[in-house]
Formats: sequence, structure tokens, C-alpha cells
Amino acid sequence: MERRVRVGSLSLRDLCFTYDEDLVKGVQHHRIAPDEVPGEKLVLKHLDLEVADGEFLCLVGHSGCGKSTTLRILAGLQKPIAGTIETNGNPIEGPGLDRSVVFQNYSLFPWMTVKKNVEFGIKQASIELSRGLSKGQMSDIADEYLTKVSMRKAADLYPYQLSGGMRQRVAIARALAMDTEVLLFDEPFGALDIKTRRELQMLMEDLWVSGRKKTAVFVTHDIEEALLLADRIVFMSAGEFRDEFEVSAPRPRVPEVYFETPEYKRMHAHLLDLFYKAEETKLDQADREQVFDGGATL
Ligand SMILES: Nc1ncnc2c1ncn2[C@@H]1O[C@H](COP(=O)(O)OP(=O)(O)OP(=O)(O)O)[C@@H](O)[C@H]1O
Repeated sequence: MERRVRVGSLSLRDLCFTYDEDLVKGVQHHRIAPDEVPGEKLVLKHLDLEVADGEFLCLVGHSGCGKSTTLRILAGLQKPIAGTIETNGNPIEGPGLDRSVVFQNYSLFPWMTVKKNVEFGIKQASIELSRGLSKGQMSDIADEYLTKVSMRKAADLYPYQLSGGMRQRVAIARALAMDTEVLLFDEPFGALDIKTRRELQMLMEDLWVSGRKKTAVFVTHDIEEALLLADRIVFMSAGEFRDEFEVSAPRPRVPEVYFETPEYKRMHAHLLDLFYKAEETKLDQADREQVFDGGATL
């Protein structure tokens, strides 16, 4: 059957990953078949996921469950040992300018001004995607996106002169200005104080509502943040996708109003429950491992 391929769509099929270098080499040199890798060595276990064109997907779960690893694989920064990963039906084999990434830290080049940072992203994407933009056009696009994130006045400053929140504003401006079909966010607001975090969440929501919808995968362990931003939430635990649901609340989502709705409260309770259950499973698992290691008695 012919598969319908959508621009900007992402697809993971039966994806497995391990950080164990011996196993990686074993699989690469065909000494070990991917399905012979012991389950406990797999950081990602047979993941299947389709992200539709223009969908904002939040990946949530406990620390260490494999969210960032999944995102790095989508970014092409790490290679799975088994499975396929595609964007627009094309295999992802490494980093590419069809996807822009915003990390928690270190997203900006310290030796470039704010505006140069944004222009650099636009230029790279323009070359890669053969857009043929002139210098003047790139400058205008950079100004437009810096204005959107309220950083136009800081255009000539260097990253070291900015607060964490300002740096993330610039990183978001650059990612959006590159106009890639896919945006990947790894806890971009994780290091910010609560007030700045909420400001940037609202900014993201606003940009999403007002702009052309791009495909986004946004990693977070913050339930409120996920429910505020997502079209769909996928809950991850111990390297597996355990649950998913649509967040169909209308946009824009005004926190003070949205957080009081029965629908929000129901989804929040459901996610909390998933977190608690995953935590219990983790503790049970740790107990069992201790027993087998002789470290504890029944
Ligand atoms: N470079 C690495 N080498 C070896 N193990 C790693 C490496 N990076 C992550 N891991 C392990 O892989 C598992 C998944 O880590 P990952 O960072 O993907 O989780 P996460 O859900 O993003 O966690 P967090 O929310 O804390 O960032 C964890 O057990 C982690 O310790």
C-alpha cells in the first residue's frame, strides 16, 4: 500500500537504541542481531511514533526515561541500532537543516552577536534548502523574528551579555526564522525561573497560534508546560511510549482560565497518575534488582 507522506511529518518505526558501545559495535559488525540485544541494555525499546505535519507533540516522562535520547536521534545526532526514522518519508541519517533544534543550554554561538546568530541560522538553511536569499532579505527576516520575541533592541549584544531567558528567546527566534518544517525542543525552558519560564511558554503558544504551523517535538517533564503547549502528549517510561492522548483545548490557552477547566484538571490528574505509576514500577524494579544482586532480603 502506498504511504501518504506529509511535508514535515516525522515517523519512528521499531526504533531501538543503546549507549553500550560493545553492543553497538556488535550490531554494526553483524556479530549481534538487533533483537538479540538484552532488553535491559536498551535505552529506547522498539519505539513507534508518527507526528503529523504541523502537529505540536510533547514528550513527557521521568528523568532518565529516554526523552532526550529520542530527540537527539530525531535531530540526527545519535544513531539507532535498529528501526527506521524518517522525515517527509526520507530517512534521517544525520543532522540536517530540514530540522532546527533548541536545547536547554549552549544553543547560541558565543562569538556572534544576537542578530548574527539568527542570520547565521537563516543563511545555513537558505543554502541547504536552495532558497537563494539576499543579505538584505536575511537581515529583514532576522529583525522580524527578533521583534517577535522582543529582542530587537538586543540585536548587537553578545550571548554572554544576556540572561538565560533572553538567550532562549534568541534561540527560539533563530529556530523559527530558519523556517524549517520540523522543530525539535529539548527542555528549552528547563533552566529558567518560574516567571521567565511562563513568559516563554506564553510566547511559544502565541507564535504557534499566529504563525504557520510547523511540526514540533517538545521534550519536557513539566506537566503544566506540556498541557499548555501540546496538540498531543506522549508519556514515556523506561525507554517505552506508555500512553498518549490529544489535548484538544482551544487556543490560545490562557493559563488562569485554562487551568481551571474540568478538561485540564482531568488531563493533569491522568498525567500525574502516569508519573506515579511509572515511579512505583521503577522502585519495584530497583527492589528486584537489589534482591537478585544479593543487596537486600525479602
Ligand atoms: N551519553 C550517555 N552515555 C551513557 N548513558 C547515557 C548517556 N546519555 C544518557 N544516558 C542514559 O540513558 C538513559 C536515558 O537518558 P535521557 O537523557 O535520554 O533521558 P531523559 O528522559 O531525557 O532524562 P532527563 O529528563 O533527565 O534529561 C538514562 O538512563 C541515562 O542515564
